[in-house]
Amino acid sequence: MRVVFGSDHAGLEMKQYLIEAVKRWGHEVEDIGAYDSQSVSYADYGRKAAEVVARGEADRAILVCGTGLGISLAANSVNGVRCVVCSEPYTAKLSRNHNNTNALAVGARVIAPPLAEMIAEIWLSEPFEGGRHQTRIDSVDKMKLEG
Ligand SMILES: O=C(CO)[C@H](O)[C@H](O)[C@H](O)COP(=O)(O)O
Repeated sequence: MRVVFGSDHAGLEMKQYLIEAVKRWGHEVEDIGAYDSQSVSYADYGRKAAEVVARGEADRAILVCGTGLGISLAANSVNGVRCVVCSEPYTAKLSRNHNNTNALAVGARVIAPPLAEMIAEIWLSEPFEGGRHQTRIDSVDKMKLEG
């Protein structure tokens, strides 16, 4: 899978940690920044990474900021991107099975790196179940397009 990573300054270290894990699992990785600890807005990086997914240049995005929240809001502003904020594996699994999420956000100030790694591993491996869940996703995607 091709996985694009983005973070703000608060998520920088955890992003590096997750990039190494995702590479070890055999995925192709792209990092769109931030690249240093200078204070920046999560909005720019969440949006940019989500646009990479929306253009089909990556299959998934993994995003990190302090809480995961700001960067997920930015990612969810992009049509075709469904981003979930996760602090535990159950939501990560169900977000794939039922919501077909294509972006995952975690909070570097909320959970420890090994837990974020476990969440990312489950999230990258769980399938979408389709069926009734596809119908529901389609209706949300339509709402987003209609504004
Ligand atoms: O978006 C956030 C809050 O939902 C993130 O936690 C940001 O990383 C955070 O707001 C950055 O805060 P800072 O005080 O500018 O480091």
